[in-house]
Amino acid sequence: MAVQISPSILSADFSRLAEEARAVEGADWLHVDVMDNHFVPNLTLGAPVVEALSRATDTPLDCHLMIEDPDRWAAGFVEAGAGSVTFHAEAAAAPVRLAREIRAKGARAAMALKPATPVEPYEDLLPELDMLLVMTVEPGFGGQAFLDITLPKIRRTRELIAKHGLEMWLQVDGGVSADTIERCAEAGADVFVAGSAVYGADDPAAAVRALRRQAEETPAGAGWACGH
Ligand SMILES: O=C(CO)[C@H](O)[C@H](O)COP(=O)(O)O
Ligand SMILES: [Co+2]
Repeated sequence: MAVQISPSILSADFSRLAEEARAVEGADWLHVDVMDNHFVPNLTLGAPVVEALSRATDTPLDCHLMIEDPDRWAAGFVEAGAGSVTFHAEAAAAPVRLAREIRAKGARAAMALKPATPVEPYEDLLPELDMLLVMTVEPGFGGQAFLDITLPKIRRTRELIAKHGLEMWLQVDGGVSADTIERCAEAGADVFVAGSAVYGADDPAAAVRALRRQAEETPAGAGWACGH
């Protein structure tokens, strides 16, 4: 499992979006939170801003769609330049068809689970996905406290990925910081979204490097490989 860091632009200064996108040089992805004030009680940005971001940075865009009816909107985010598009399991009407459409359009397809949504009902669907996102806060806002209750689900997801011999990535998003990243890495996550921990730092690029080092130095899968 290679560690990847995906800083969330949600915690950046929106009046300087292009500059902020370039301030995390060295990050693997730039995480873009799309919220529609229906699926979550917050409203952020849409495909035109994703298109502008894709022109502002060479870092690939990791679009996290917290919207209703992703079946209708996801393809537009691939066309806007997203390298990865994540839809929520709770919102998708036809997740298999949607994942196939995202892949056919040339992006990585990912599915997200809110903290109370179990992974088990989706076991047979995992081969259709390039990444599963386990939310470690309730989606909707940056800067929330990490929910430890999500750790067992991260472990179970990693076990399912191993059981099926899949190459898919396991992302965590919400409250990931120097205080919590080791718990996530131990549980089996390999892609780490961090908003306030990166953009709240004096040097965002240095914060990305520090988080990466911490995750890489955590014994990979220490919390799941031995069956705990
Ligand atoms: O999807 C999200 C919120 O719904 C954000 O990606 C997440 O909250 C990142 O911010 P922070 O690291 O500050 O929690
Ligand atoms: Co997000």
